Amino acid sequence: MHTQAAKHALIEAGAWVAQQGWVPATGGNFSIKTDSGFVVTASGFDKGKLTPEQFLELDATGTIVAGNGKPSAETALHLTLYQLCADAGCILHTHSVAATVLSRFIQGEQFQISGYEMQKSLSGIQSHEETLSIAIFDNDQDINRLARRVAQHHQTTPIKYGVLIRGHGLYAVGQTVQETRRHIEGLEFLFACELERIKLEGRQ
Ligand SMILES: CSCCC(=O)C(=O)COP(=O)(O)O
Ligand SMILES: [Zn+2]
Repeated sequence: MHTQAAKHALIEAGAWVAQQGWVPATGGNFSIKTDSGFVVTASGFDKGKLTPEQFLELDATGTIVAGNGKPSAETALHLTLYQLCADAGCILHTHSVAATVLSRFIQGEQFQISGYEMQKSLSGIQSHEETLSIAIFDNDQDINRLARRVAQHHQTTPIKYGVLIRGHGLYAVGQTVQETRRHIEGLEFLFACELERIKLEGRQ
């Protein structure tokens, strides 16, 4: 995708994500792959009210080639996910209450669910009987170290749809901005269902 079109698609995605309440208080960051690398949000801005000046352009190695200010503090995770997932074209990172709470409540390293029709909102899932797994990584203020753990995990269990960072949020991945938005919306629906179920049943 061309750089200017990528910025506009991310501005629109940011407004939508903010409307859902999934990027409070400057949380979250977004990127889209371009012909020469990727475009990522600058650090510290309200992701629901982005302007074209609040993006940086990086090459495929993560070197800044255009733009002002600091790239997202979590740029290394975007870069690593693009390097790992050849099909990834857009990454949207959100801080929803459901993703934050559920990733803390689940003690294991995977969020696993089955039985929900809405699993089919994720590309490639054909039935509610399939098991959907999203890896959960412990949060780390050292983003390079966190990115290395994600890369290591991907060697044995390829990442599909995204990853959860415990007590932090969701990194959703898709081939296009439309697909990534659908993955976020589908996953958030499933997170909300699981939280409700846990509250009712009182167990995992
Ligand atoms: C206030 S949110 C803490 C940082 C964070 O997790 C995030 O997603 C936003 O960081 P950025 O540098 O991309 O603005
Ligand atoms: Zn974050």
